[in-house]
Amino acid sequence: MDKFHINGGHRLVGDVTISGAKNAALPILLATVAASEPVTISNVPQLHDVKTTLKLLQTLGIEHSGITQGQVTISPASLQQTIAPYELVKTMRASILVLGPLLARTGKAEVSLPGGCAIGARPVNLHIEGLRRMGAQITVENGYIKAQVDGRLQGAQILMDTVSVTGTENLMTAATLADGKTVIENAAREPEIIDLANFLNTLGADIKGAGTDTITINGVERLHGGSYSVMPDRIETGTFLVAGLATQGDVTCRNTDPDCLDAVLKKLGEAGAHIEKGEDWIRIRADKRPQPVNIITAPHPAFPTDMQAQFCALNCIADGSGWIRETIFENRFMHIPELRRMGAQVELEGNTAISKGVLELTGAEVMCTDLRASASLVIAGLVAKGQTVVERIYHIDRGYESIENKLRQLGADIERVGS
Ligand SMILES: CC(=O)N[C@H]1[C@@H](OP(=O)(O)OP(=O)(O)OC[C@H]2O[C@@H](n3ccc(=O)[nH]c3=O)[C@H](O)[C@@H]2O)O[C@H](CO)[C@@H](O)[C@@H]1O
Ligand SMILES: C=C(OP(=O)(O)O)C(=O)O
Repeated sequence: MDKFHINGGHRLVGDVTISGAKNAALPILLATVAASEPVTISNVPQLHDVKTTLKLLQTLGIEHSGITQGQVTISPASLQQTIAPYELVKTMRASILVLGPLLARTGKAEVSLPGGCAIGARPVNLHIEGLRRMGAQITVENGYIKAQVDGRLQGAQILMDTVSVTGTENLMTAATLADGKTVIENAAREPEIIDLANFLNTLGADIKGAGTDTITINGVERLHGGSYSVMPDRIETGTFLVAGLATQGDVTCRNTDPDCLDAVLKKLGEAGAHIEKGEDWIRIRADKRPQPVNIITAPHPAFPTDMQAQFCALNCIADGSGWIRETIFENRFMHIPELRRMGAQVELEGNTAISKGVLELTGAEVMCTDLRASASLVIAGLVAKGQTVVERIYHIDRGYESIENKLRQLGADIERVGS
């Protein structure tokens, strides 16, 4: 298993190019299942989760060109199978996003239940309930969601009990091929939902209101082919900005979208960063220890849970005490014991991490437990005194494209070591 060896203490300085967003690329690639003609997607990040997604499409009989320079052509006409097996789904929760498009296009889908993961139980009841509202008959048997519909799905009024990102995406995609109008209320408003809606509209769907809490979809007969470029990764951007501030550096993120990062930029400003931004770039500069911040995670446009761990690392070296409350996932603080191994003074009280910043973290062997926890350990390693060995970095490879190369270009001393 690969590890990172990080020798801390180097300021990050320079430009970094942000990749396409994992959380937009995965729904878009899986939504191609609903189309009937070839679709070309660009700005696709080279991530382990993207490889898993392409493998899942292949399992369904859908051919693709392979990724060249971030571009892949998918040929959904060759769809043959309607089963998404456990072997693939268990490695990537986003696989559940195949359920809606597969059912809408073929009238049948068997998708392994994704199960929980390190950050929480993560049920998919809202995906199932929404599809039932659209006329699907669904049973859960032997670990599989077995769904079918006689004829086509029917447009429906769907009120989501909880705001769910992939829940909204699954139902929105399914509704593009339903008979009549679907209205999703209490929809998630994440930018990746807008990106998916824009993609589907490029293929002939009729979706309005994405990015608000009410999305209206008028079903169409079929989705044709087309080309689309995935939006930039706002969480990768936020991660590099936090790393820039933590190392008291001067980092410019290029090919990004500053408009998607309001809550994160607000907190970086409170932490003492100097921030400048243009149409597709953000520059962060810092020349002193960060100030502590208080954060409550919540659905967009509030502070994203996917940036919580990185800000925990920042608070651990801040000039004072701060707290971070996690309200989305019940177990998303697995990085705290690892940060403590590096000398952080941070306690958990229920769903709140309370930290007293220390002047210096010290290098240690630490272990990744999930994607963003891994990012926080890398940030801590970049500022710690001595060497940090970050183990189980397959978690980070799920969602960050060549993070060690990008960090090295900014002046970090980080090496991937195989074992
Ligand atoms: C691939 C992708 O886009 N992943 C993102 C997506 O995950 P994901 O879409 O899985 O997260 P959700 O928005 O669905 O989860 C939000 C909350 O709703 C609950 N819930 C969800 C669905 C359901 O049927 N029932 C239910 O109770 C979850 O347990 C959680 O407490 O949004 C999360 C919240 O912003 C992010 O952290 C993930 O990075
Ligand atoms: C939790 C995340 O991803 P996923 O939903 O794919 O597990 C994430 O991107 O931080």
